[in-house]
Amino acid sequence: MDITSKIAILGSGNIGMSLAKGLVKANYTDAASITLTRRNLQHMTEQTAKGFQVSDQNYRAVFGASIVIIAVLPQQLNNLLEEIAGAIDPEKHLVISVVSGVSCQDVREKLGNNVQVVRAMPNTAIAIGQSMTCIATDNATPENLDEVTAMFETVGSVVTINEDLMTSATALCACGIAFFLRAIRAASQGGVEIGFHADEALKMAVQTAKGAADLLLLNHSHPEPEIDKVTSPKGCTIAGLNEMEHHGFSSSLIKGIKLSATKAGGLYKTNE
Ligand SMILES: NC(=O)C1=CN([C@@H]2O[C@H](COP(=O)(O)OP(=O)(O)OC[C@H]3O[C@@H](n4cnc5c(N)ncnc54)[C@H](O)[C@@H]3O)[C@@H](O)[C@H]2O)C=CC1
Ligand SMILES: O=C(O)[C@@H]1CCC=N1
Repeated sequence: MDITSKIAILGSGNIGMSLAKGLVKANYTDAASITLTRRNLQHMTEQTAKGFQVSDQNYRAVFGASIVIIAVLPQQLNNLLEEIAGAIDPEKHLVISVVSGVSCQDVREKLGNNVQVVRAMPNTAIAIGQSMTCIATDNATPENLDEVTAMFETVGSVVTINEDLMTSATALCACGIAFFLRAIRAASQGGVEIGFHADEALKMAVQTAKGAADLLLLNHSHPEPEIDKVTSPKGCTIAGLNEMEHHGFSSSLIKGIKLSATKAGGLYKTNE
């Protein structure tokens, strides 16, 4: 595999499309080198206009590609794998699956034991080059793993993890986008209660959240020392923060992440 490889993204919904847009935006490849498949092509006019190849024929898309990215829902996976199994050539294809709760071995059981499979867990910020993507494999060559890392690094940060931790990565990073977005919405709603119009409250909450994340990223620091800098003695920050903790702020995030991880682990098996 190399960066001139043709890519087939099978299942062009939220994450498949975000990935395609992100790869083109980052100049990893051009739109014409990516084939996007979907069962109903009526929804794909915008993608065609942007120069992507679009198709409702997974088998053909696989045939013309060397990198095959599977991005359907867990409950849609078995039908797709049955459809493409005959087109997969272990010598030619590298399969990347972003499907939650599905192991590399699960994919190989349907596609053949010699097929190299890498599991990747990006998040929707991949569309703007800001994904946190976790990757794992149990049989891909180091060279192919390096190429997958390089590919996802063009659209955000990458951490290679043990496959056992993939469902945890799903909860913390992929679902995590929604958790932080909800936190921002809640902050902006608080802002409206204390006097701001909704649009300005949202702008203030978003920039404040971005500033908090960048403090950690750029200073390589831990949240608590940064929090200590905000909480003046007898001040208003510690009063608000402790009130939130009395209502379970940290606890609810931790419990939600644990539940999401448990749920992610069962998404495929409960649908088989
Ligand atoms: N949405 C997210 O933030 C993330 C999702 N994932 C995983 O990515 C996968 C896709 O998730 P979403 O994009 O959110 O779902 P989605 O429902 O938006 O997209 C799935 C797409 O696959 C298409 N599809 C279904 N069967 C097909 C077939 N046989 N051939 C071609 N296309 C087919 C559907 O029409 C749909 O457009 C899931 O397994 C999910 O767990 C992983 C990381 C993040
Ligand atoms: O909610 C879900 O099941 C998918 C997996 C990670 C993000 N969205």
